[in-house]
Amino acid sequence: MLMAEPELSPSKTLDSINGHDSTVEPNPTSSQDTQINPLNNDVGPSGKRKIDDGDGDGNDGDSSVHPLWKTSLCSFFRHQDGSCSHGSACRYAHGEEELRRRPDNTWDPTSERVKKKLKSEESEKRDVSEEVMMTEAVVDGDDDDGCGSSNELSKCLVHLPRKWCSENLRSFLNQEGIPFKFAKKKKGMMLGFITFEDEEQMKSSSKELEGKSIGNKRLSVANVVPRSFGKKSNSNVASGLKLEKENAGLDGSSLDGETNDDSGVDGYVSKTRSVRDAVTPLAHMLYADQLEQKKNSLMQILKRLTRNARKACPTGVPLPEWILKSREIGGLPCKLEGIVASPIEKGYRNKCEFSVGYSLEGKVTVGFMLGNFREGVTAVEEAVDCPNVSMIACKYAAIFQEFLQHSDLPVWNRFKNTGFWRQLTVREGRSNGNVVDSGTFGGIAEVMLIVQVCTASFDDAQVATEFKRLTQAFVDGATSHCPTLPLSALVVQDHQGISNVAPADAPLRSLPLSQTVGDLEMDENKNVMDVRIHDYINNLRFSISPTAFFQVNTLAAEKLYSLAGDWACLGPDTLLFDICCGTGTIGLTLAHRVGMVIGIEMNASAVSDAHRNAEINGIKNVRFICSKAEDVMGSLLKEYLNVTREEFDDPNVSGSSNDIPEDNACPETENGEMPSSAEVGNKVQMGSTSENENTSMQHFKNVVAIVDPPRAGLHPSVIKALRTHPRLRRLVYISCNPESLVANAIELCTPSPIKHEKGNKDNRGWRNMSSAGLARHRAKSMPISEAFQPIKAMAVDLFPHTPHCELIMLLER
Ligand SMILES: C[S@@+](CC[C@H](N)C(=O)[O-])C[C@H]1O[C@@H](n2cnc3c(N)ncnc32)[C@H](O)[C@@H]1O
Repeated sequence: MLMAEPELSPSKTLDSINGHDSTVEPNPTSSQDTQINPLNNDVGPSGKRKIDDGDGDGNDGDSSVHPLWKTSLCSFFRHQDGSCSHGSACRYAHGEEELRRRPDNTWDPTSERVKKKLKSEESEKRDVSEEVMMTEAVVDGDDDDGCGSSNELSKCLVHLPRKWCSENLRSFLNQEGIPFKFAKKKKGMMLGFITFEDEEQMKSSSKELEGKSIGNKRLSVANVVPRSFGKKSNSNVASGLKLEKENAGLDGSSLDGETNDDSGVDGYVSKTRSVRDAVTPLAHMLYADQLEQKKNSLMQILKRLTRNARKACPTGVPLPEWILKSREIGGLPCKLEGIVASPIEKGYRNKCEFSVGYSLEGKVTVGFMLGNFREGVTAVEEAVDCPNVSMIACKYAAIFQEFLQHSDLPVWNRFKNTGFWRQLTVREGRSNGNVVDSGTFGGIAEVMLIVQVCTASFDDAQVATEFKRLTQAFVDGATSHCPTLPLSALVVQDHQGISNVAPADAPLRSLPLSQTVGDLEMDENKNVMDVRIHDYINNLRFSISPTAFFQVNTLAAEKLYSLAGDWACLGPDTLLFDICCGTGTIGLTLAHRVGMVIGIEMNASAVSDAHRNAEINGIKNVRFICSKAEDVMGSLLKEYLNVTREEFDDPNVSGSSNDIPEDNACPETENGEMPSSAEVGNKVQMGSTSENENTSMQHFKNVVAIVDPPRAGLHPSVIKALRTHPRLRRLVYISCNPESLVANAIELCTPSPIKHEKGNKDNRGWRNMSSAGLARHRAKSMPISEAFQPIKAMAVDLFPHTPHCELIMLLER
């Protein structure tokens, strides 16, 4: 319950008025105000705003106005559907537009403008701290734009707009009257490289450029330190560069010492983070503390759902019960019931993608990048001491790295998009059994290696020879290990794109392994379509093709899926939609508890795996659809739940809402177990894997969706389809990105208005909106429909030692 509003009285103090909100949520503004000025009787003006003095700071320059008038946001207004009983007489600002600067020239720290500024400062800080780990050739003699000259006469410009290309950089330099010889900039990066005619020009131009503003960024100039990466004749290798951390000395003093590459590297390396820090930043903490930290940070993110749904709740519509009750649980939308620990903490990843590049020491390395390429970090370091990587994966990375030291083909250069060797992915499959006593490699029985290359512009014969040597290197490496490392398949993926994330249809080919490795006899000419590894979830065998998604921590995923099934309240009369189903893991592990599963997945090979997985496990009541969920969700719901709202409410229509227990309780047998679909006999019409079967779905009383989308969350059309279909009463949302879960839940849970107001939709500024802001915006145009309510949430830790965590939330209506 909200406390009664305070009386509007000029004698109220700022404290007491802010106190009117104390039951809503703690208001950081309040305490701040108290410290600034415990303003007592004087409330300032009589409630009328004065005319703005036009300086854009929101202050009206009127000395009769109290200095703190409207300098803080009214939290009552903020949390109460944009209304405050003090109306225009309230001394607190009703919205950002009314907000004035404080006497000390600062803004309310809770305001959007302060938050935005902090955010951009933070990202700038991050950019600067990572700006110097470029270990690839960026300015060398073989550039076709003629950018070939001495590295001693080159500088690196940091904080350039990411969307600029070389042409933009050159125009900018010309416009500013800054002389240069060559300039090179790659779209997507914040770095650019300039080469000058001579030292004098470099000195004066660097001075001019240092600190220059472009937009809200200030340029900084860094040194480019030439390095000789070994004695290889390969031009890519020989011309590798490294940038020094400090800015170019404005007095030119650093120019002399720049060629001393050792001092530059050592000084820098000691300042930079290790690969362990980059990949597993929580590894220094006890696992129990990691879990606590994750839980706390998830709570903060979850509170955004309450705040945003409250903000988006239409005027005149009462706040839903869950928002009112959120005050009792610290602002959470529902209880976060805890965090499930991963059953395995070390070497849990069954899939590791190792980049190929140069280490800070200039060595060709197979490992992990120390940061983000867009921010100028390309240094790759070996996966030393990364507790999430398995021993087998490290061994294969080492074998590949050793092979690359002697390869005639160059490693991929991210800056120039040239080279051959790009990435090694190690995928592991386990045998079915307890991992603790499952043999030498912790139950890992199969390994698939996927080497990503870019064959464009390389000679076929040379490529074929290199592949043969590569195969031999892996086989020798595996068999010379004691005990022999499992190796089931070697696949090459050909990809020309800028980043290593290849499209699903990037060509794959299987390289025949010439001899038996481990327990597996390899087929000499295996078709890539038949290449797979296997893993087990809940005793079901899953066949996984090279590019299909499979959770990286199988044992923790097992817990996640079981929880999802329990929360979904399944029974033989349940129709389960498994949205973004991958290889069918969720639907297939729950198929025995429902009448029918419909899986939807856009990756064709994952769908073909799902069909195969149904077959090898003898599961018949499933249907998998290969499509983007946004393209089929609406029509599938119509097809399977083809009832009108009136029919739905009609007690005579089977499958109507009247069949759903009042309290939405899970159907259970007397002993607390679900009846199996077999027990229900003919009541449930079993589906099949045929895509064309037109099954009458009126039998399914209980319709549930379990969604498990990628990081970006569900497409708006999917959310709309789920929200507006009245038969879907229960939704279990599994997410690897709690921010997108919150954004999607805002749309699913914000109440509809009584009726939509006509008028133009103001979509301006959506690019700069947060995901939650955008979701609020979208919620406004959602067709009128019953909102879901968040019922409970739980975290499942699939990613020990990293900040990531899966979050599962039950929504009902
Ligand atoms: C987080 S994975 C979950 C997969 C599966 N539920 C599991 O746990 O193994 C997300 C899956 O969604 C698929 N996907 C991504 N966007 C999609 C879309 N628009 N429609 C359908 N599937 C999509 C991906 O290919 C991927 O398999």
